[in-house]
Amino acid sequence: MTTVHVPSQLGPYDVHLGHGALERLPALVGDAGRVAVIHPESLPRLADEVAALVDAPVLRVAVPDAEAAKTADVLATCWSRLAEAGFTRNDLVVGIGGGTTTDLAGFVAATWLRGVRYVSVPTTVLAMVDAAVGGKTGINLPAGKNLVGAFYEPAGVICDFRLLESLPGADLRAGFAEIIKCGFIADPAILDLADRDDRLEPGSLTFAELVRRAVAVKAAVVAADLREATSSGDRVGREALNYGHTLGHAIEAHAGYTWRHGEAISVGMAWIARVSRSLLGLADEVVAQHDELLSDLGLPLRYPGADYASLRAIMSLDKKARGNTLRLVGLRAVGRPTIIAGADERVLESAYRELG
Ligand SMILES: NC(=O)c1ccc[n+]([C@@H]2O[C@H](COP(=O)([O-])OP(=O)(O)OC[C@H]3O[C@@H](n4cnc5c(N)ncnc54)[C@H](O)[C@@H]3O)[C@@H](O)[C@H]2O)c1
Ligand SMILES: O=C(O)C(=O)C[C@@H](O)[C@H](O)[C@H](O)COP(=O)(O)O
Ligand SMILES: [Zn+2]
Repeated sequence: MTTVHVPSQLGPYDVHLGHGALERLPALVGDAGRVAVIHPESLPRLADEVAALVDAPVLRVAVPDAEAAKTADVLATCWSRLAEAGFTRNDLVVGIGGGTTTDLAGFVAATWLRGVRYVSVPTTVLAMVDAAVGGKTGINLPAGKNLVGAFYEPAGVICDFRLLESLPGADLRAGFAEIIKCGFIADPAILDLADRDDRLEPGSLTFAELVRRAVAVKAAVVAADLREATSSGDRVGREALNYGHTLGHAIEAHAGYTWRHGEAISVGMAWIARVSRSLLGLADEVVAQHDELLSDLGLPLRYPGADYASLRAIMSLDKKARGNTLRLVGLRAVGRPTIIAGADERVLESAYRELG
């Protein structure tokens, strides 16, 4: 097992990685009076796993699967369950599931009594390498992705690779979009590892190293800029983690949250790589490397569901926008993200058309 330390401004914590990491849970639960376990309704055995490990009484809160969990109605239902149970400040919330569950559960913990202790137990690759780490919590609105939320850090994160055994292949692959993102913005070694034959096997050393490196990228970025201060030019803080997300989030909203996050982000990265080639001189080989790595993983490079104008309208609500100025995270070269502000709209549309 490995540990990545996150020296967060809101309180440091560890991300425990590897087969059997769930054994760390009792220590993180500590002397909590009760434990609310928020889990997808399709995965009740996850709540069983937690209940079997903790001494405290457990309140199980089943929430809808995938993005259907990240709504104001589901959030209000979670608050009602805690109210009925008389949940107090010495109680603890555990979010166990994919990124949708950990985003919701983290927001429940952030808002209940203005904040109770939270432990995150991600059960998808995507949530292990990204969603469960770094303190972004929240829900979607029909108008856009993650439009309501809070920065709220967990007391600890447990990434037990054993829990990935039941994860469908498409969800496993979708998580690799965020790993590849970390490779392009910060750690080129990830791009080499992601080319190996055993990359998708949770029992392999390659997989373990990919996850550790992606978590380390995220930990370093959020330690330096937890609240995502506005970046400018080549000085890019947390906004770098949004590489591929401006178009990706628009696709998710346009598709009514029926697309996997990682798949939408894959299209978003293929697009921004082309924009970066036009505006920042990103090398052709790096654009091709995006296409090859993502398509070899079975991830999409285009979204057939919309014309560019519909997606552009949704992108105006992106959190990086300032007033009417769209701001994008582009790439000058591998490991060199930069902010593109107020780009020529013809370049953006032409890059989208190029995807086909
Ligand atoms: N907070 C952040 O910093 C951050 C970062 C990246 C992504 N996100 C968010 O994360 C979400 C995407 O997360 P995701 O890709 O994990 O999606 P998800 O939570 O929808 O999980 C994908 C699917 O896998 C199922 N599943 C989860 N664990 C399983 C297991 N062990 N066995 C079998 N099935 C399992 C889920 O029920 C779901 O159907 C998006 O909402 C995205 O916005 C947040
Ligand atoms: O942690 C971050 O910061 C990220 O941008 C990570 C993204 O992968 C993630 O999808 C995040 O939820 C996007 O945040 P948002 O602020 O653009 O909604
Ligand atoms: Zn993401």
